[in-house]
Amino acid sequence: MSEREVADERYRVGYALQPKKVESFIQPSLHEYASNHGIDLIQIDPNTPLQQQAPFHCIIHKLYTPHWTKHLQQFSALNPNTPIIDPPDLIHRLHNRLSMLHPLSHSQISLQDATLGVPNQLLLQSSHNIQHLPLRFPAIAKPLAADGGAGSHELRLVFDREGLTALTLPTVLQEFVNHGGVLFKIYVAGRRVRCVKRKSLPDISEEELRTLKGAVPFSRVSDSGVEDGVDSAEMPPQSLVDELARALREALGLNLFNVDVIRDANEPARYLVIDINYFPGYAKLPSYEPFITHFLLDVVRAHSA
Ligand SMILES: O=P(O)(O)O[C@@H]1[C@@H](OP(=O)(O)O)[C@H](OP(=O)(O)O)[C@H](O)[C@H](OP(=O)(O)O)[C@H]1OP(=O)(O)O
Ligand SMILES: Nc1ncnc2c1ncn2[C@@H]1O[C@H](COP(=O)(O)OP(=O)(O)O)[C@@H](O)[C@H]1O
Ligand SMILES: [Mg+2]
Ligand SMILES: [Mg+2]
Repeated sequence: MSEREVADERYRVGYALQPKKVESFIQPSLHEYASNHGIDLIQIDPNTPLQQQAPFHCIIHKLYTPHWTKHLQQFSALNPNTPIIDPPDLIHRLHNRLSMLHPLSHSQISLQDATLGVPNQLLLQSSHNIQHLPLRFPAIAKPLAADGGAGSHELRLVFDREGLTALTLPTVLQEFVNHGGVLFKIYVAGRRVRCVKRKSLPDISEEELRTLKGAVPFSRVSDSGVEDGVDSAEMPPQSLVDELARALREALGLNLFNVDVIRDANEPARYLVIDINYFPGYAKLPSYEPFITHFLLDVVRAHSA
């Protein structure tokens, strides 16, 4: 049977992304799969009013300039029924490492025997007395801004109080939790959810802690490929993955994001959310073409029903 399934109705989905993201996300395989299922992916020129590029059945985007936001607002005013995936003001909450975890810092999801929370963290400011921080070392210093801008992925492992002096303040300081070097990335696209394993920072032993001093920079650990320990790591329960995705989708009001989750090596039923990313690198998911296409079909069909 032919793979091609030409749908009766065609939908125009506009995308506004940076050139690098167009290259990684709008791959020919996605274009083709979407097209075969009735979705025409149309590249938007963010510098031209959207109305001139219409019609669209849906718009997806990852651009943050005020200029782009204004174009979106103008278009929405004229086309209130066209879904914008997602509203810029809601995406904005993920650009701050404190507000991104806010929905989870104030609640703890329990499912079967597992719990889901966030590591102990604070916003370290120059007014803090570093002798009396309510936080244990080792810790990770993370830039408050998580907007993809310069430096937003420049993190530091901090082993002791002296290490704090190397940091540019304010910064988010989060307790490092040993988690067996394995990270779970939960990709969400509307009601569609996929969880994959990635390499993460290795555990830090008590012995290492006695010798490691100060602060060391690191970045993009999960980009550096899959390792042996990762392959054999048990996945989190599917019910936990689904419930986390559902709860976050509802709390954040967003459709396109992923969540970085670790499992406490000393308490294996304790899962911790450490990061949430807007419109992440879906193309790294095997078979991301149907994943994204069926999400887009969910959206356009819900709005044209
Ligand atoms: O480029 P990729 O595929 O590594 O995707 C990045 C994401 O990687 P992931 O899918 O979680 O492995 C990445 O996730 P992490 O922060 O590395 O967990 C970010 O979402 C990044 O966006 P930004 O630089 O924060 O705006 C994403 O970068 P952009 O492609 O959106 O610029
Ligand atoms: N609290 C933590 N405990 C242990 N490892 C962590 C913690 N926070 C982050 N990491 C490690 O650092 C990596 C980057 O941190 P993350 O918060 O995801 O920032 P980024 O937005 O740059 O991906 C994570 O993928 C994980 O490997
Ligand atoms: Mg991350
Ligand atoms: Mg991130």
